[in-house]
Amino acid sequence: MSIQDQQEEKNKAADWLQSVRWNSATDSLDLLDQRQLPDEIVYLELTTSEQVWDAIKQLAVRGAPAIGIAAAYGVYLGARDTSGSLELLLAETVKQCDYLATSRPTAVNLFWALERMKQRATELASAGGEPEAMKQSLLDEAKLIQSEDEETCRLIGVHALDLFEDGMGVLTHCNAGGLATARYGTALAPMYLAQERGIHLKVFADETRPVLQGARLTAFELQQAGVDVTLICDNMAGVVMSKGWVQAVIVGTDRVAANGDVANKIGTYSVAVLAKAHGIPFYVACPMSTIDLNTANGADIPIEERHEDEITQGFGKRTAPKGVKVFNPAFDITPNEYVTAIITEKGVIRAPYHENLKKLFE
Ligand SMILES: CSC[C@H]1O[C@H](OP(=O)(O)O)[C@H](O)[C@@H]1O
Repeated sequence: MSIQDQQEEKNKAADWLQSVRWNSATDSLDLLDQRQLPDEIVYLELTTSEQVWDAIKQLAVRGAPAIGIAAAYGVYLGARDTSGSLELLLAETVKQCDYLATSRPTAVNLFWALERMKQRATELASAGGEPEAMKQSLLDEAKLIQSEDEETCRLIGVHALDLFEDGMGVLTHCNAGGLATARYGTALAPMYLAQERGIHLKVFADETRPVLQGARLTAFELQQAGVDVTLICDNMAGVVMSKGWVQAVIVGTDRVAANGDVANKIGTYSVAVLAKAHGIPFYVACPMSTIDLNTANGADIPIEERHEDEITQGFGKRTAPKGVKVFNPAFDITPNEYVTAIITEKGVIRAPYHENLKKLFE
């Protein structure tokens, strides 16, 4: 059975909540609508790249790796109805990649996945053959990106768990769990592995305003898995640290610059400063596909700004006066000096980051 068929079998038999799964019966993308969590588990059946673009933009699917996986399937959905030569199919595939790249600007996994689909399409077109075979190979590549991410996240969990001890308090921000990836997550991966190995971690999950990925998604995921999780408001991170309840912080990331500066959900920088003030290690967990050596430092990472309604009337309830000025950046930059270590599928990377991140790819 091919890797892709194994992935399909795994998808069908999945005993975990998958953010994205290919449905070969309907030849469409089943995408968990994360906007409905934790109340409802609703899968959207997507058949066009426009639907995938919109799902990424509206945060129906979110989290750097999950965005890349969904976009890779979106490329296939957008190119599969192309008729004519291999050259025409390649041109349409590239066009679909460029279109999906406009959905969100910060998570580098989106661009990494789309670049990989472009490269695969170019290889296939150069190799010749039938256009229909090339389309199937594009779908197979998207499935491979998804199956590889699952193993990558598991390895991140293995390396991260070496940093934690039984009984430790661990604070996390936003959601870098199974819902943000193919499975396991990045920051949450060690928590799942700890659970499997009988290691008790006491997790503090920041609710993560304004879209509440921590409350709606991380608390939900960890509670479902039986992990000891306490939900706190973002402004409580300092007090739980001051009480000695937190021995480590671990977060995900949407892009790591070449010098180790980290873009992550808004509020991460504040948590990193608090952790440093309390002498608490601040770990960042990510796949190598989130490390962007082409971006020199954090100042060069584009930060998405989102609609004011997320702050003034989140979840439909107005909580601020109409017309008030709003600043709603979805991410912030944590300078590398606040980052104790970056945990990847290849192991734990420490400063000097410029040198050690480069070595990772050699
Ligand atoms: C494992 S990537 C998770 C990363 O993505 C989140 O952002 P969003 O929910 O807006 O996609 C957040 O920054 C998480 O750390």
